[in-house]
Amino acid sequence: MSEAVTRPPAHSGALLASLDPLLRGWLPRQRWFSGKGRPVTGLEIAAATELLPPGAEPGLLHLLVRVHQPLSGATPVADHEHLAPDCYQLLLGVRGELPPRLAPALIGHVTAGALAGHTVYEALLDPRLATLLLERLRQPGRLGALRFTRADGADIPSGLVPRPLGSEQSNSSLVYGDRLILKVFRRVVPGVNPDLELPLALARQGCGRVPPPAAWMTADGGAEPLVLGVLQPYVAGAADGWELALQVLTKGEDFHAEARALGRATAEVHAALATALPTVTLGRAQVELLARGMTERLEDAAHAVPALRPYAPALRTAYDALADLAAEGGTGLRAQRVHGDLHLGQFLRSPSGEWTLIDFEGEPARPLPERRMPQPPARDVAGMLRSFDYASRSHRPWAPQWAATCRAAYCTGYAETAGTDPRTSPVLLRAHETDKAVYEALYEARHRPDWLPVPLAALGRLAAGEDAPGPEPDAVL
Ligand SMILES: Nc1ncnc2c1ncn2[C@@H]1O[C@H](COP(=O)(O)OP(=O)(O)O)[C@@H](O)[C@H]1O
Ligand SMILES: O=P(O)(O)O[C@H]1O[C@H](CO)[C@@H](O[C@H]2O[C@H](CO)[C@@H](O)[C@H](O)[C@H]2O)[C@H](O)[C@H]1O
Repeated sequence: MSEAVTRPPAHSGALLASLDPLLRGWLPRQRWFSGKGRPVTGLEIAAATELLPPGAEPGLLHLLVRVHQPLSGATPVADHEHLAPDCYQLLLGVRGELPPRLAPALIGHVTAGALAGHTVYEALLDPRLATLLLERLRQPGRLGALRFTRADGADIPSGLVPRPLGSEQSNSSLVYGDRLILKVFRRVVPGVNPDLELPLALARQGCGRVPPPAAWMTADGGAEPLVLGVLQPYVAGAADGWELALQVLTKGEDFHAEARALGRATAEVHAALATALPTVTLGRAQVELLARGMTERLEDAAHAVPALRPYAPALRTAYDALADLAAEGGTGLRAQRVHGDLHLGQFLRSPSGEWTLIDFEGEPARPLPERRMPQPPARDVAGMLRSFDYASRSHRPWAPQWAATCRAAYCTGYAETAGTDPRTSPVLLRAHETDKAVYEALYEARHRPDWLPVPLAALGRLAAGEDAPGPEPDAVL
């Protein structure tokens, strides 16, 4: 490690004087910025680490930035993490002048403070800096607030050519030579990130359905570290389940065999998670708590999304039924670690036809401790059932029978591997499906208002007591 790399970062006050005016404009325009619609009232640098000093041409600066924003009237009360300023991870390239090929990466020209006279830009779009990041991950160790860890025996070749992943998501990803993919988390919270925790646990279990982490980057975050990035094998040539479902719908083709395979893959991952990590049987009080959590989320969502309000009283009955089941003492409900945000886009099908499961972060808006709690596996099943509905509704004309067939086939596939058919617990499944559709209504209202009619249509059907998981596929086909 060179002397320059280990040099302490510039004073954060002078750094902030440089970056504050630029970041206030740039941050809210990023797809991964979760505080959209609320003004940025202040920025704070929580940590700054020079991976390359500003004069290095290019320099590489790693920042953790706290963003202060007032709460909006629509912020759900249960959205605890939003009560504290969100902390974002930024990787900034620093150059005297930006070459034209990097123009799309521009953040701005600095006129004051520590970086005056420099140009700062999104480092992940600069192949030289993206390469440096991979080199750091190949070599375990510390640098300033950052710690780089490499899994035992992980194959991380050097010299792989980096490319940023086009599709902007909740986080930012870089693919290296079609061999590895680095996910850089954007909004970071202290504590164990399930997107590292669960794939590591599954790898220990020998579960081949999830890419095993090869290396990861963390930062000291007070009592608990922050997980900043995870490097894992890249499934080259894969298509995700969402793309495939839409293609199949367009061609008028059948998807039920794939839906069944997805059910089997989900059950395999659930079995491995149940072996790798603790499971619990939920008692009466815990099931009541589960139902109460769902009711509270409905109330918060109805507060934020007025179109949801007419359905709320009828939807609440799904949660009441779950609580009643507990009161009758008849649940014996098993809970374990689950994926937590399962949908078609989280499955990748390799060219050989194998399904791989990715993105174990859980629903990004939920507090971390909640995302790490054992849950009934029905929660993931419900996520997939919702996803088949989403796919059928984004097709013109709407293809309800296609969704019904896929939903049933998925449950059948799940039952084939798990030995238990999710449809044999209709009260639990309905409660989870309702909870997921409520989450989706809130998600769409915040991020993609044009999509709001999709979960609203489902909530209308769920409120009317329709939208049951469906009969056995053999009876449908
Ligand atoms: N191991 C992998 N192999 C191939 N592609 C991947 C892999 N992991 C993620 N991807 C691609 O990256 C995209 C974003 O990854 P994801 O973990 O879902 O990030 P986000 O949290 O930003 O949504 C996925 O939709 C998928 O296309
Ligand atoms: O970014 P993530 O993949 O972690 O998940 C979030 O975004 C998803 C949309 O990209 C969202 O999923 C919803 O839309 C999908 C279609 O685009 C659909 O297949 C899912 O069933 C539906 O929930 C997901 O909820 C959100 O957390």
